Amino acid sequence: MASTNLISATEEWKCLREHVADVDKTHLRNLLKNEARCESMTVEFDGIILDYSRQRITQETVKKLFKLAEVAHLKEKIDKMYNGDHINVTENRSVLHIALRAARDTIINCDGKNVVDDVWQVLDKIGEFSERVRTGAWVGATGKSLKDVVAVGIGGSFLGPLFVHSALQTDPEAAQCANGRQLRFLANVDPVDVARSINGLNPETTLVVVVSKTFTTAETMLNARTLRTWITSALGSEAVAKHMVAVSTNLKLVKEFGIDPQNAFAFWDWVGGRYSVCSAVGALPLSLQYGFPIVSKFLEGARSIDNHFHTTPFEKNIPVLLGLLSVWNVSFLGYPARAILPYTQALEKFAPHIQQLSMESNGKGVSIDGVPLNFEAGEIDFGEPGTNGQHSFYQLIHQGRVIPCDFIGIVKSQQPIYLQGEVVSNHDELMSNFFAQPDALACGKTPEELRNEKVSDHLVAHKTFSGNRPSLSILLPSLTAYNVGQLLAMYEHRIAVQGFIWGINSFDQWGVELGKSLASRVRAQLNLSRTEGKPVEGFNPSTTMLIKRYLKENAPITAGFLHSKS
Ligand SMILES: O=P(O)(O)OC[C@H]1O[C@](O)(CO)[C@@H](O)[C@@H]1O
Repeated sequence: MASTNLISATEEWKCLREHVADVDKTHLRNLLKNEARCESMTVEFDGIILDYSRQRITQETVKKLFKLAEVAHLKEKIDKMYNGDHINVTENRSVLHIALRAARDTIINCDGKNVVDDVWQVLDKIGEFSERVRTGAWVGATGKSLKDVVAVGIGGSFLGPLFVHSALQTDPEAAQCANGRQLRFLANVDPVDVARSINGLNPETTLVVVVSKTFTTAETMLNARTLRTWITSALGSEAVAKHMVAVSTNLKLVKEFGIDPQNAFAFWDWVGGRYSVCSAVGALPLSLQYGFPIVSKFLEGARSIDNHFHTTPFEKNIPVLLGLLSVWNVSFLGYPARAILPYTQALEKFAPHIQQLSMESNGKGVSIDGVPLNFEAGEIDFGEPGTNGQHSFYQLIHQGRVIPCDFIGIVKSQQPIYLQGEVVSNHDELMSNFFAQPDALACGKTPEELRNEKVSDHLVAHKTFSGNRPSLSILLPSLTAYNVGQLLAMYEHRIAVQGFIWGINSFDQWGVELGKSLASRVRAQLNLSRTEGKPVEGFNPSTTMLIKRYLKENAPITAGFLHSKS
């Protein structure tokens, strides 16, 4: 297929390319003086405010981006997603994570079947099971209640639930519901992560939730076998029935692993791993920790954004605006990265989740038709909560590389503190930075200003800030389970919008598979070398040298506290 089918071949794309020269003549310092412009670049929905006036855009840019959306058939693509069309064409699947949080009476058909019924069947099962565990009606092999949960999973079967869990840990309502319970995650196949995840836990009071869409992921399965051994060596093999449950689309493999299918929580191939936090992948561990009513609120928040995204005109549609602005920054202004900067520690795991969501979705080199892209798609996502980031990598953002930033602030802190005699409350102190940093980036500091401030001549160049560095600000009213759901859905849809405009498939991940198959070859080699003394062969000289060195120096295979394997 010819590259003329690419979005970059359209007049609308070319027009935006030419428009960059107009924008280059502007400076955010001046653009921000225009009240009408600022007002037109603020959107409010369901308590959330998006202010994108600090993007390097004019009102003309926004119009041109809407034209690009039109020629990219954005509206039709969104509708196809909501209608259950097989928009993940390389895997021939629907993309229906919106069905995971649909209201019980909604009808969303996938291949002629209303999937919302299936969704609620599993949600009801989660509600019932988690209630039994939480109330002590479900007990472990020795009759004790299970107050601790270790969720074993990696990638999408880990990062989303971890983000939501860490966001809710300090929410007063959720924290009260979690009283006395612990939720931990085991993702890395590193035995160090195993040791950390079970440190201080008693198998008698621990429930292990194995979370894997495929139930074949090497890291997860080895970790699941490791924790199964931890449980059975302490409590006997019968204990698996009481101490291990699973979340998967592959119920056959769950059974073969030894987990009772009654204790398996299903989801479906129309849920992508990185979009699965609202399925049993997140709903089960979170419900065990916080109770199902909190999970319901989280799903409701996501649903509110799902409806907004589906029905709101683009001018006021937050995920659409966010997606279009990202396309502008990446493809036209040439900024390869995006910093995610939440001004609350509760969102410390948000950027890691978005890293997978965005980079696995949009890190693609061909269009949905298999045509090599002649432009860059995707971006590098990273971030840290403010103000920790400020004391770390912000220097580069202020005076080094230009990195568009997402500032995420919360109006009402989950844990307000005010010390008598202080100028402001602790949250106001934090939020002072949230409001100040975007202006520092946008406006910078000129040599004239510095001279007026009597800065000595030899320091003027060092203290000059060019400014004109784009950011956007998102203000959430609070950070309850509902708001966490809103934030999640906002970013999920933004990333889909980017992919829809770029004309790529944001829902497959073929790149990840190559690393997996190479690791299998190394695994076989390590086994043969350790058990039969076979020489290392079939690798390039560098890898051969490293493996040989590793085999020579590493501890013997029998080291460690667990020996059994099945
Ligand atoms: O849930 P599974 O099947 O164990 O897969 C885990 C993760 O592996 C990937 O396939 C690749 O990292 C992700 O997309 C997925 O979330």
